[in-house]
Amino acid sequence: MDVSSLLDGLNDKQREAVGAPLSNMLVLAGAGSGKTRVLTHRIAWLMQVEQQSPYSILAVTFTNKAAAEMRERVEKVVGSNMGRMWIGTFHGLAHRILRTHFQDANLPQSFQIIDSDDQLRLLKRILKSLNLDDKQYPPRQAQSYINGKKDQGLRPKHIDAGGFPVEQNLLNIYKIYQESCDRAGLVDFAEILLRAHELWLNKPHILAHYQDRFRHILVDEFQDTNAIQYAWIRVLAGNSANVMIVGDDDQSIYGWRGAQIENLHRFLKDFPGAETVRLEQNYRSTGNILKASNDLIANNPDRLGKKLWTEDKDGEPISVYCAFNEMDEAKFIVGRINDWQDKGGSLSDCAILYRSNAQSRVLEEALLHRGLAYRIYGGLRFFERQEIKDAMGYMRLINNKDDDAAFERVVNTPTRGIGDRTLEIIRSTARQQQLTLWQASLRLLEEKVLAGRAANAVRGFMDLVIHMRTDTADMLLYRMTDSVINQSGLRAMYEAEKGEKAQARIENLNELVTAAKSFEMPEELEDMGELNAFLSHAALEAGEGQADAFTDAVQLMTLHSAKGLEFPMVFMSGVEEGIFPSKMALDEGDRLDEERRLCYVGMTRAMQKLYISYAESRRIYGREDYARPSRFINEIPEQYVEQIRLRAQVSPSISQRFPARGASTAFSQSSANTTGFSVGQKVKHFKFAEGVVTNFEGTGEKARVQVNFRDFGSKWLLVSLAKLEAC
Ligand SMILES: Nc1ncnc2c1ncn2[C@@H]1O[C@H](COP(=O)(O)OP(=O)(O)OP(=O)(O)O)[C@@H](O)[C@H]1O
Ligand SMILES: [Mg+2]
Repeated sequence: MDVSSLLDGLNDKQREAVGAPLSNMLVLAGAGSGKTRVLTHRIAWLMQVEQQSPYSILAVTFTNKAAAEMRERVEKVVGSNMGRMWIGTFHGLAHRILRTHFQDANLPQSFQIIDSDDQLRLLKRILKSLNLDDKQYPPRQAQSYINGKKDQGLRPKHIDAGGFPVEQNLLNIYKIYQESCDRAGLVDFAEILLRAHELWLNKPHILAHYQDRFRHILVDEFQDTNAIQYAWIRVLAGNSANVMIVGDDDQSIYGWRGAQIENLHRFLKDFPGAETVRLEQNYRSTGNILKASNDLIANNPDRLGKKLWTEDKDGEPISVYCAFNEMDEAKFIVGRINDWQDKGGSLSDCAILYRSNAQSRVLEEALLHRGLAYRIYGGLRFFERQEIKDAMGYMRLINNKDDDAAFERVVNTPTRGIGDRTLEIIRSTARQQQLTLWQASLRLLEEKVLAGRAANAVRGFMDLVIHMRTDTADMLLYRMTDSVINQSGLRAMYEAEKGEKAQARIENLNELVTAAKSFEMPEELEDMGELNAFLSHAALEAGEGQADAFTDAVQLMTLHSAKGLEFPMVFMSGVEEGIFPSKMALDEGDRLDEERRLCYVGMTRAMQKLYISYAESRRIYGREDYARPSRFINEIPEQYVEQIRLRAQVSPSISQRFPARGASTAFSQSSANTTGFSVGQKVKHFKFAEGVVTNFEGTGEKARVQVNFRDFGSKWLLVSLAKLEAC
């Protein structure tokens, strides 16, 4: 045992936390101060110095990726196999416990997880069956109501809807939704935690077993735990486990999903003798990036307050780029990545962050155009793609005929003549007689309520599922997958579709066979059968495994998924009012602080170089907007910023920091411009008055320019008709 090597590469404060006597502890510190490093070294310390068995350790991280990295890092330090240590996300760990104790949790052995897409489909069906108008009761509202209640640990029986009809209806939807999930053996994400918590409360002998086992509990990113996660840890820890949590109140970004910063305070009250260790040295970012981030977050009220400093040099200023539109922005970003690569940098050093997933498409196109490899982290993931979910739908039905979500998904995919009316009959029978969709179909066929063509179609579908089930019973998982893709008719359906998209779908289906082939059965889940395990794996790990560690690729992700990560070069794109902070946050005033924390998270991902960009006009969500730079840009003190290009025009509300600039700075796009106007040029229109040219396309009669009018926003105009005047 080499104790000194465990403490190597740690500063005094970090050593204090890593080498502390067994106790409860809170490590509270800003971004990049080594919290995750401390947690990892602490695990190694517990094993090597305190001689604790890996079996007695439970570590909770925020993503599966972080869990895998942590396991690897600890293995490196202690040089042994950590197989028996439990490390994972809240959902992953709770799921594992539910699998082991499915009976005690009142679940069928073959229970399956549904994602939010499946959940929404189920809810739509329920709303319809209740004859509730989906304008008055949007399915998404019901979904967030249910998930919100579950996150607070509330079952319908705990909720008093008072005399409010809307609330009563939502409560009723929750009840019916839960009943149909229970009948079909389905568990949504929030349910996983709620049930695992109830298992602790209802089965003291099971709780006692785990309390006995987990003497050491460590939780990363604690500021983003919600009420049920907190309760789960609290109960598990009991009075004797040693709990170390690490977190940063300034990085709490999941309030919208029920996370509670107060859990940090609650911890100090609930866990006796808990010491707080603060880390103040930042090892990640240059001086400019760090100071700019500190100043930005200082605009938030009610902070616990932290000082962060770095030994690092100031480094380059933060570059702020004002683009004419989203294409120009993407081109700019890709150009900088190209330069970086030319200087010998690798692509995976670069991350492009954005507020919402919809922003990625334009960036992807620009990267493709330049032939740069990229990877979307946490975007539309492999297992979330339509064709994959279709194939998995069949596999889920083979696994469990009563899986309503899967039944809904594939009953008429590929189309087999089962119309909406037939489905409605099946659904309402299921609802009235408390049956699953499969059972209801059987009954309707037996009782000849369904007849003629409709009956044949439904029978054909059920026969297909039963046939596939027997046919594939003895097959290896990947052969079964292949067989299901073929027998279900999915492959033929996409082959008939033709075109690039269909081709990509077929490639994805092929990749699913590869995924099944390389699927390794986790040891702890051996009892549950390979198919069942594979289905759960797909639902839980959706795409986090898409990372191909061997390809050098630019990393694209939302600001939320960037939490905990770091990159030498970071681009924050679309930093515009209405996008970031988001429109929703602007409408609800109290969300603004959380957006600012998100901005802090984004900026502090950068190690050497940070670019922030915004566009004057942007096509997004199917419309065109005239955008203003985000207030967050103006909150960064000038001395840390370099403006790469000044704006071509100012609207009255734009900050003083980005002053007007004349047409002489016109920016020319790369393709030939025959419109007679240049981008950036000021023009006048007889009706819309003054504006600035931001884009152009077409030639001759079809030549069009896009103009941002000061009072009317952005418009595309035919040059031949618009009678624009230069001014
Ligand atoms: N004492 C140290 N000496 C050198 N490098 C360190 C030290 N402590 C941490 N680092 C490095 O600093 C970087 C940030 O550390 P880490 O990711 O643990 O910070 P964090 O506090 O968890 O950040 P975040 O709040 O973003 O999750 C990592 O690259 C880490 O290896
Ligand atoms: Mg961390």
